[in-house]
Amino acid sequence: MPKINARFFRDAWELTRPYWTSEERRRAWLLSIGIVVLNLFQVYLTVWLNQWYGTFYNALQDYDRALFFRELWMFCGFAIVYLSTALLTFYITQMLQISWRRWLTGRYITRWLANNAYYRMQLAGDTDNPDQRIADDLRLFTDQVLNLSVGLLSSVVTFFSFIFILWTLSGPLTVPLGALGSITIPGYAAIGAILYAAIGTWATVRIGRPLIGLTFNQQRFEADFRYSLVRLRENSESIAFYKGEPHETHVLDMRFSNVFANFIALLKRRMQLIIMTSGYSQIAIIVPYLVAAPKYFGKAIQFGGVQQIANSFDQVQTSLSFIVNSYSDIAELQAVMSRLTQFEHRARELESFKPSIEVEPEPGGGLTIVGLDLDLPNGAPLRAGLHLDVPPSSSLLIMGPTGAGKSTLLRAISGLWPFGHGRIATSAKHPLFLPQKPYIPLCTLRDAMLYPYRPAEVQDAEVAASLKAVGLERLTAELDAEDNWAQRLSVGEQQRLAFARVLIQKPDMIFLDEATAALDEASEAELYRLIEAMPEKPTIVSVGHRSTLKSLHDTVFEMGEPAAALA
Ligand SMILES: Nc1ncnc2c1ncn2[C@@H]1O[C@H](COP(=O)(O)OP(=O)(O)OP(=O)(O)O)[C@@H](O)[C@H]1O
Repeated sequence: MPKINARFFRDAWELTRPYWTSEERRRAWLLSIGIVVLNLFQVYLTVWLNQWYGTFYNALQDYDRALFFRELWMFCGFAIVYLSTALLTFYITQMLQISWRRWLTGRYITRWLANNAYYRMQLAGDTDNPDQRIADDLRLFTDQVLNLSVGLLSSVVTFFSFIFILWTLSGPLTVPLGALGSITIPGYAAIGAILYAAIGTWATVRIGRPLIGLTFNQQRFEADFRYSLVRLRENSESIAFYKGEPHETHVLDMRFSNVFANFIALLKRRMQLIIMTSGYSQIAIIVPYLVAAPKYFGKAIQFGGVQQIANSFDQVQTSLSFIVNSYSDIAELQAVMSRLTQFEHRARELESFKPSIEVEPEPGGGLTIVGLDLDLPNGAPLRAGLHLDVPPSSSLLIMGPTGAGKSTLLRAISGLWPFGHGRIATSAKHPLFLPQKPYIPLCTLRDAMLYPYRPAEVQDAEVAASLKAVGLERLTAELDAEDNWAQRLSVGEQQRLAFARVLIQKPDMIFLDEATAALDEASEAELYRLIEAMPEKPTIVSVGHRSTLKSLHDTVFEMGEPAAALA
C-alpha cells in the first residue's frame, strides 16, 4: 500500500524528471515557466483585489458616491485581466499536460514492447493490467502532478503575500487575563489563521489516510472488470458455441462486485472527508469576522478593514488548507504513482535481464542446441539436457506427448523463454514463427500478409501470386479491404495465409508450431512443398502430432514424457 514518505517523493521525482531533461525540454521548460509566471501574476491580482476591498467598502461606509463608481470601473478592468490570465493559464497548463503525456506514453510503449517486456510481464504475472497503466495512469499522473504542483506553488506564494498583509492589518491584540494582568498577541489574526489551518490539515490527514489504499484498489478492480469485458468480446464466438453466458455473467458479476464493494468503502470514507472539509470551509466564513470583531467594535478599524482582514484570513487559511482541499487528489496520485513506479522498475529489470539460456549466432549455419535445460516459471524442471543439430536448409520434426515442452522449446529458440540453462546457436537472420493460430492485426489484407513488415517494394503481383499458391486466390480482389480478418477467415484459411507470408517474406529459418493442424493432409503436404520449392530453401523446424508429417521432414526428434511426469 502506498505511503507518503521520502521514497514517495523520490519516486515522484524519478517519474517527473525525465521529461524536463528530454529532447522536448525546451518546450517543457517554456511552458512550465509560463505557468509559474502566470500563477504569480494571479496571486498579485488577488493582492490587488484585497486592497480594492478596503477602498470599496470604506467608500460605502463613507457614502462617497464618486469613489464608489470609480472603484466599480476599476473592478471591471480587473475582472477582464483576471479572466484573460485564468484562460491563458488553463490553456498553457493543458498544453503542457498533453505534451508531457504524449512523451511519457511514447516512452512507456517503447519500454513495454522492448525486450519482449509485454510478453515477459504476462508470463511472470507480476504486473497487472499494463494497458491501464499506459492509458489511464499516465493521464491521471500528468494531470494530478501539474494541478497539485501549480496549486502548491500558488498556495505558498499566496500564503506569504497575505500573512504579511494580515499581520499588518490586524496588529496586536491585548487579551485581559484578570488578576494575572493581560497578554498581547502580535499579528493575532495571522496566528489564528495558521492555527485554524493546522487543525484542519491534521484532521483531514487522519480521516483521509485510508483513501490512498482504497483508491489504489478501486483502479485495479475497474481495470480487471474492463479486461474481462474485452476478453469476452475477443472470444465471443467460442463463448457462444459453449453457451458460456451464465459462466461469463458470473465472472463479470464477481468482478463488478469487487468494484462495488470497494466503491462503497471509498464512498463512506469520502463522505467522512466531505463532512470534515465542508464543515471546515463553512466555519472558515465566520471565523475571520470573529477575529476582526474586537478591532472593529473597538473602532480601531473601518468596515473596509474588516473586509480586508476577512479576505486575507480566507487567503491564508485556504493556502494553508492545500492538503485539506486536495487530499482526494493526493490519494489518487499516490495510487497512480505506485503503479507507474512498479511498471518502470519491472521494465528496467527486464532491460538489464540476462537470460540464462544463451541464444547466439551460429557461424556454421542452421541450428545447434547444446545441453539445454528447460524449466517452468516456478523453477521446476521441464526438460533436461536437450541436444539438437539442424543443418542449414534441412528440416526437423519435433514430436512428443502433450505437455512435453515442444512449444516451450520453440519459445526458448526465439529468446522468449527465460527459464532454464544452456546454449542455442542459430544462423537465422530472418526467422519466422508460425503458431497454430496466426496473429492477424486489424488492417487491410495486404498489410496482414506482410505483417510485421511493411516493405513498400513488394509488388501486388507477388502478393497475388502467393495468395494463389496457398489456395486463397479468391481474396486477391480484397487486398485493400480492411476487415477483422482473424474473425472472417477460417482457422484453415488463416494457416494458409501464414504460408503466404512465408512466400512473401522469404525467411531463412521457419518454425512451425502445429501450423497446419487445421488442414487436411493433402493441403498440408502441398504447403510444405511450396516451402521446399523456394529459391533459397529455409531451414525448417516443425512441431506436430500427425504421423504424415514425418515424410515431409528430413529428421524426426521424439521428445519423451516431461521431467515432471517422469519424477
Ligand atoms: N507460462 C507458463 N506457466 C506455467 N507453466 C507453463 C507455462 N507455459 C507452459 N507451461 C507448462 O509447460 C509444459 C509444456 O508446455 P508446452 O506448451 O511446451 O507443451 P507442448 O509439448 O507444446 O504440448 P502440446 O503438444 O499440447 O502443444 C506444460 O505442462 C505447460 O503447462
